This record gives sequence, C-alpha cells and structure tokens, in this order.
Amino acid sequence: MATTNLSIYDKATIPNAKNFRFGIVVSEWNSEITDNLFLGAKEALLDNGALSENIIKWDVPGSFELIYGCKKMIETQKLDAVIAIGNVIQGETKHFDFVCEGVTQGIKDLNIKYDIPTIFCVLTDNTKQQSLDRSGGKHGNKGVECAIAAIKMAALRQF
Ligand SMILES: Nc1c(NC[C@H](O)[C@H](O)[C@H](O)CO)[nH]c(=O)[nH]c1=O
Ligand SMILES: CC(=O)[C@@H](O)COP(=O)(O)O
Repeated sequence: MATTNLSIYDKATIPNAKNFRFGIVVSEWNSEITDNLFLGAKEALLDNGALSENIIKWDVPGSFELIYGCKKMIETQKLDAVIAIGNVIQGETKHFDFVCEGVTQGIKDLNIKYDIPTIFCVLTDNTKQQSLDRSGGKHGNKGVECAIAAIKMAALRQF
C-alpha cells in the first residue's frame, strides 16, 4: 500500500534550513513529472527557512545521468545536501530495471564516497498515473518528502 501522502510534515520536528546550501539535480526525462517534483522540493526547502540563493539547480538528460550530475555538483559546489530528482516509467523492455538499479546503486555509492548526503528522489513507477499521483497528486509530492530528508541529513552531517 503506497504512502497515503508524501507531503505532510510537522515543521516543529524539522531543523531550520537557513544556514544550509542545497543542490538539486533534475532529470529532463518525463519533465512533466520531474518539474513538479522539483517545485515541491524547492517550496518545502523555502518553507523551512532555506534561502533561494542557497538552492542550486542543474538539469541532466535522464535519471542515469543523475549520478554524474550529483558527483560533479558535490565536487564543485559547497553544499550541505544534494537531491537527485528523476522519474523512470516502465516501458516494453528490461531497460527500466537497468536504469532504476543503476541509479539506485550510483546514488548509494555517492553517499558512501562523499560526506555530502545525496537524497534519492527518483520515482520508479509502473505507469505514468502512478508518477502523477506522487508528484503533486493524490499521494502528495515526493519532492516535498525528499526536501525534508535533505534538511534533516544536512543537520545530521553537522555532528
Ligand atoms: N526511460 C527513461 C530514461 N531513460 C534514459 C536514461 O536515464 C539515460 O538518460 C540513457 O540511458 C542515456 O544514458 N530515463 C529516465 O529518467 N526515465 C525513463 O523513463
Ligand atoms: C525506463 C526506460 O528506459 C523505458 O522508458 C524505455 O522504454 P522501452 O523499455 O519500451 O524501450
């Protein structure tokens, strides 16, 4: 059963993000979905105190390129957390499996290699409707959930 709503959070339980710098790398594949994920993430960061000038957005062609895009952003920008935004939708072939597994493992590896948390904001859905439901639809917006995760991990990183 899917999460009923990905966008509900209690601000009282979330650190203020005013001193944090965030990178957001966004896949252009399925941009109707990823644009909404980005907007949800940005709005949630701002709602919790982040400054607009401390949110850096880069675009990459597809979800598989999120790995290199996040790596490059981590290596060249002074950041407290990075959010990788993508949407992979099952097609006719096994390509979906390889893209999803590759991105998952690649982002996991970034979290091991670098002392900058990279948040996995990649919707891996069977249908476009599932993606629509999770990017501002009936199940909320995964971008909001991932922005909150980014703030919490940026705070944890300070210990
Ligand atoms: N089918 C989807 C893709 N495929 C493209 C790959 O992500 C990658 O850009 C290509 O294999 C070249 O390296 N990407 C998505 O983000 N979503 C899809 O549904
Ligand atoms: C996840 C994909 O790469 C997929 O959309 C490609 O579609 P197909 O498997 O029909 O080639």
